[in-house]
Amino acid sequence: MISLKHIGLTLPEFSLTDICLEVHAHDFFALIGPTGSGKSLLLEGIMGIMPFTSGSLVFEGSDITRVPVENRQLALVYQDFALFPHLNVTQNILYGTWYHPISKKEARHRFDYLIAALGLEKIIHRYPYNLSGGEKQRVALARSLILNPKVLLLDEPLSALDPVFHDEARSLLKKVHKELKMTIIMVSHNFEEVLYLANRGAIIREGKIMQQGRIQTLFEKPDSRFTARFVGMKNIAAFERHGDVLKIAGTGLDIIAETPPAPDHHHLGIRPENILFHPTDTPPVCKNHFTGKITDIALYGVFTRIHIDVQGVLFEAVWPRNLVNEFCLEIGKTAAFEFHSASVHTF
Ligand SMILES: Nc1ncnc2c1ncn2[C@@H]1O[C@H](COP(=O)(O)OP(=O)(O)OP(=O)(O)O)[C@@H](O)[C@H]1O
Repeated sequence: MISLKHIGLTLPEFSLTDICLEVHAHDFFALIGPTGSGKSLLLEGIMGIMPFTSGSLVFEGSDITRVPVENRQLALVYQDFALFPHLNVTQNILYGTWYHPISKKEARHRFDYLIAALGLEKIIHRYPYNLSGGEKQRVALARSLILNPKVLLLDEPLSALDPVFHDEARSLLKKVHKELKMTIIMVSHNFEEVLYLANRGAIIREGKIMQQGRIQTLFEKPDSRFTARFVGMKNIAAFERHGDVLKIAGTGLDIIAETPPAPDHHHLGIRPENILFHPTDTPPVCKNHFTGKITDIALYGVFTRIHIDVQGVLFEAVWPRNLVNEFCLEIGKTAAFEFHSASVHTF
């Protein structure tokens, strides 16, 4: 539906370089990457606010690289929702219709639909200064959706909301995506949100696309050390092949992977949540099982992040806090763990 072909955007101190992206119809596409990597700039380029300096943007088969913002059938919702403070909710939502060729009747029809769908009936006369974050977000969505855009561009749409509104607003986005059959491109820093909402996505670093595809693939099968680290894969190490066994380089530790690594793969990684605790008095279930000394325990709410040293190699696991208490795991004590060969990812 949207193809970015070798897109470049050059600014005095930053560039987007050779961006090639495919967004399909009805995708919920996530753009993720470190701060300052160019995600918002890319969104503004797609919207037409920041002109691309090279490459082409193709939308439903037509080249729209030079088409003005108002003719693109796209809508952009900013992180701070950017509502007009001097207009009430109704006026904010209808604003765009005053400048577009939409009949009053059609505008009213869409307005009534959106007010009901987004639950805004009770606040249509209020002004932005006395709306909650969640309400502002719904108004901003209605204001964008009233123009019937084919694609909705969202720049961190949930980051300004507190945890209570966050979950509600997340469900609302899922509903809008499903019921209005929208194509959505969303910039987000929140992996939980991305995994919940998006089906496909891309990881961007210093203005370049590092990897794109299905969200599950990005998180479970990253294809570079950067992507692996960025999506939270841990236990990353270089390996040497010894037949079917992967030996962690410079150590005596042997790892069994389910599928043989491709010839150009030289690193392995295991997500910390896939490192499983096993009590020393029971036989291990997995082919990969090790015993080591706990060197660090950090508490994260109901979870703990544990470092275990096995012959000089540090493994990182995420285990429930109650498990740590039950088995009296402490720094300096010995712990045994295992992981399935299917959890060993190589790249
Ligand atoms: N209008 C502009 N003029 C000049 N430089 C800009 C402009 N907009 C963005 N930049 C620069 O481009 C780079 C990428 O910015 P961008 O806002 O796209 O990053 P981001 O990945 O969205 O970051 P964050 O996750 O922090 O929001 C930054 O160095 C920023 O300062």
